[in-house]
Formats: sequence, C-alpha cells, structure tokens
Amino acid sequence: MNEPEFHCGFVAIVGRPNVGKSTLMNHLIGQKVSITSKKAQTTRHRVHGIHTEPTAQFIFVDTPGFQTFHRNALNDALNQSVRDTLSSVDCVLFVLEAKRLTDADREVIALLPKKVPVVLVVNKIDKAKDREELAAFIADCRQEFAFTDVEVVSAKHGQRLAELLDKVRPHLPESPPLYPEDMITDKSERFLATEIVREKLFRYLGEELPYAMNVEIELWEMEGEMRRIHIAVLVEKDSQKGILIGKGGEKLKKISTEARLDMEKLFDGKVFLRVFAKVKSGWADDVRFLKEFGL
Ligand SMILES: Nc1nc2c(ncn2[C@@H]2O[C@H](COP(=O)(O)OP(=O)(O)OP(=O)(O)O)[C@@H](O)[C@H]2O)c(=O)[nH]1
Repeated sequence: MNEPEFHCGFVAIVGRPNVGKSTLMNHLIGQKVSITSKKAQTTRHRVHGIHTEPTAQFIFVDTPGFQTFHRNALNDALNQSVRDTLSSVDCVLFVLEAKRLTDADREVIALLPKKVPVVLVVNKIDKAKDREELAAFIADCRQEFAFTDVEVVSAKHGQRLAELLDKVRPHLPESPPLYPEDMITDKSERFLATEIVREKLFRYLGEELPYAMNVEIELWEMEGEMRRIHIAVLVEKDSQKGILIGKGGEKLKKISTEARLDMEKLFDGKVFLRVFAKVKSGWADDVRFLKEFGL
C-alpha cells in the first residue's frame, strides 16, 4: 500500500496590533509560547509555532504588528520584515477584529501578497454575535482585497479553529514534515526569557512605555540546575530610565520578580534574574544596531 501523501508548509499570521494574532497562533498550536498582553506590539520577533497532524504539518510564522505613529528606522525594518515574511510563505492568514476595519488594517491590506493565498480571519466573534451584521462586514472586507477564503473565529475561546485549518490545509505543498512531530516551537529559551520581560514591561509601564525600547540578554549561565540571567532594558533617555525603575526601585523590582516566577515555571528550574535599565541614546534609528536583533 502507498504511504499517504504528507503536506507541510509555512503560514504567516498578519494584522494590525491587538487583533489577536498571538492568541490565534497559541491556540492553533495548542500551547502558550508567545506572550500576549493588552498592549500593542508585544511580538517584535518572527517566531514559529508548529501544528502537526497525521498527514500535514503547519509551520506558523507570527509577524510583528504595524506601527503607524512613529516612523523611524525601527518601524521601517519591522515593515520590511513583514513583507519578506509574506512573500516566502505558502498561505497568509490576515486577521481582523469582527466589525472593525480601520485605517491601520488597510495599511496591512496594502502589503498583502498577490501571488500567495490569503485567508481572511475574522476574529473575536464572541464580541459580535449578530450574523447579518457579520455577513455585511465580511462583504465589505471582500471589497478591499481578493481573499482566497474567509473564516470567522474566536481565537481566545478556541472557536472554529479546526474549520480555519481546513481552509489552510489545501495550500500546503506536498513535502515531508520539516520539524519533529512533538516540536511546537523553535524559539529558544533566551528568546522566551526576553518575551517574558517584555510582557511585564507592557503590563507595568502601560502608556508610559516608550515604543523604542528593547530587551537584551547580557548574561546567561547555567550553575548546576540554576539559570543565572542578566537582562538589560534599553531606553532612549534618562527620564525613561527613571520611569522604568519607579519610586524606590519598586517598579523594576516588581517586573523582575514576576518575570523570574514565570521563567521558573516555563524552564522548570530555579532562576536568578537581574533586570536593569540602560540608556542607549538614539538607538531606534541605528539600523546597524537593529541587525543585532535579527530585524
Ligand atoms: N474577546 C476576545 N478577545 C480576544 C480574542 N482573541 C484575542 N483577544 C484579545 O485581544 C488582545 C490582543 O491579543 P494578541 O494576541 O496579543 O494580539 P496581537 O495581534 O498578537 O497583538 P500584537 O502582538 O500587538 O501585534 C488580548 O487581550 C487578547 O486576549 C477573541 O477571540 N475574543
């Protein structure tokens, strides 16, 4: 008897910040690997999540959101990285929030590829239950772009995700699996550690957080079973450093403690974590520096 055909391919998830891309990817691969928060722009790096079935493997690429307000080298680099991602995948999932089509969404639509199938994913349908309104919304969206297919989902509640996969599967080329079956992510512990710190920064600094901020690992050592980790938070100005540290160092302490607890859970071992602020003036426009981040 012949072996059944195997299909394997890359799927990009795009959309403006906050539409639910990370939540969607986490549910599609069945485990939390990308950090979500209420603030925009938490996933700055390209990451892979993998979903393997008996005859197919979906390799998801989570792309950064778009920043429309601060135009500098950092954002140009982010947009370029989105374009590069979209031209190199087998299928694109374009995510929208149900009944919300904004100018920021249209900016993303403008970058959708013409030669790659694009499935429109209308997310957060738990917040938009009226069927007729939803149908009218989808019809409006179809005026904006020639989507290959459409699916309505609730990423957060895991609704209609199997149906969504059914619409992606036909676009995966015939190929053996590229990753081992039990692998759900190719992100390293180091990357996950910086994502955890980034999430805490968003949570505790909120609107005060400068967008041009990054997180860098300065030290990563194993001491027996314990990980010793030093993480620098790069800010542009001394004043931002002050905001980050907080009165009597309270804020940074809280960020650091919570990040450590999350890391210990994720890595299943003891962590000694030091998080500190560092001023790197004008770094957002320094493209050479960005390259060190793989952007
Ligand atoms: N009600 C509802 N909320 C959702 C759903 N999916 C995601 N969210 C929420 O929307 C917010 C943003 O979700 P994320 O997954 O971080 O969004 P993102 O598009 O990855 O955002 P960026 O990383 O900023 O690009 C979070 O508070 C999620 O809990 C959904 O199906 N229903």
